[in-house]
Amino acid sequence: MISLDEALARMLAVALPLDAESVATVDAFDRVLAAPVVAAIDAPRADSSAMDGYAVRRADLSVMPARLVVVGESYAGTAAPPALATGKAVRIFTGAPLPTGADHVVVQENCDRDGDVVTVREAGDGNVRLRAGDFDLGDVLLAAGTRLGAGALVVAAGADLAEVKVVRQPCVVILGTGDELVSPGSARERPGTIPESLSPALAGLVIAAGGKVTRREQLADDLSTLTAIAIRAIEEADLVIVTGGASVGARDFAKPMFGPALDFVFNKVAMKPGKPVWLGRVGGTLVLGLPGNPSSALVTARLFMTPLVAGLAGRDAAGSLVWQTAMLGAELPANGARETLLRARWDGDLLVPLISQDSSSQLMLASAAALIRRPANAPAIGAGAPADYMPF
Ligand SMILES: Nc1nc2c(c(=O)[nH]1)N[C@H]1C(S)=C(S)[C@@H](COP(=O)(O)OP(=O)(O)OC[C@H]3O[C@@H](n4cnc5c(N)ncnc54)[C@H](O)[C@@H]3O)O[C@H]1N2
Ligand code: MOO
Repeated sequence: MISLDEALARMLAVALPLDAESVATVDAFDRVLAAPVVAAIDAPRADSSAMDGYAVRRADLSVMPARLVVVGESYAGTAAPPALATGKAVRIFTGAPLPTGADHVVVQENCDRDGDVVTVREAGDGNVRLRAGDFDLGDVLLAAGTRLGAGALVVAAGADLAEVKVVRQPCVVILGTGDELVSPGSARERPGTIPESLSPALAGLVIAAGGKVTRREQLADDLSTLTAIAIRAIEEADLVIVTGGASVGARDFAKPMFGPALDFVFNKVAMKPGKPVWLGRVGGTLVLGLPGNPSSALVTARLFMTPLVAGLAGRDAAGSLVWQTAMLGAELPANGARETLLRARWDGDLLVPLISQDSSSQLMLASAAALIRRPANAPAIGAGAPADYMPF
């Protein structure tokens, strides 16, 4: 069995951005650029006003108050008015183009208007935004690899791009295996069954990591059916997530269902919980097998699935796998031979392991906020000692 670090390194080595596609800029929120964004226009497109007021020649304000004749108007969206002669002013509004010759905008609060004449009491600031003061046509505004958060998306749209080239979102199929599993809400009427509790959460995590869930199925442990489903999943997905059936039970078919073409990236990891986790490929499709025990499934999803989806989507896969250090709020017993990830909660800024570390627990998952990392054979440590953790 390989170590957790080795398994994470192997996962990161295949968590590489998918190919590029063009999408409408309006639909590109949170996508990752596959090519730089280059400005198609200047911003601002012309010398323009930063305030509502009067465009003037600064030289005309040398003696105050200054009386100027208003010869026109300029609104945002209109063409620039004719050139401004000495002694004249143009009524202007925020974002509107300045007439040639004007180099100053007096805010209207500093002016008195009487018919065609405006009297300027105080010059104030210039209030002029120069053409291309924000960016120039042809400037590279965003590098490939940039995630289009709100700010970056404003830049792409402001650059006058109808479409942007982004990394394709991974298509993810989630397959839950187990004869005992039924949809939430129907277990109470069917003895021997339990609610299938993993796939809704896994689907949410996939979407949050930048993936697209294209199919989610709940499957009985029948190898011939599973094989047919696996073939279809491999054809349509970039990544297939299989839960359950990862162990050595007589009906554990998660690996056999993919047939002899399944090529392992790793198979089992020396960690607790989550030892049966595995990652492989069939042709160009990745397949990640998560153990069925709910706590094991979410711990391995946190460590392997989320970064893998993020990496395929062009995001920083390794960025979510950084271990941090915090002080323990309780003592920890000596650890066994498998590296252990304790589900923990915060008590102020202290980390406290949850009461149950059973890998089948569902309830504990609701309060798990961090994973404490305990190396194999680590000795007991007391409250107040530092521990490595990762947000969960
Ligand atoms: N002889 C051995 N037995 C087991 C080993 C082993 O090494 N030798 N490993 C154990 C470990 S560790 C784990 S973890 C589990 C993993 O088992 P599987 O991945 O094969 O999972 P299942 O057997 O299918 O299910 C385990 C458990 O989880 C429940 N489950 C499964 N899927 C779901 C779901 N989608 N929603 C809710 N609950 C689910 C299932 O009913 C079982 O109770 O194997 C140990 N055994
Ligand atoms: O490795 Mo398992 O997840 O402990 O029950």
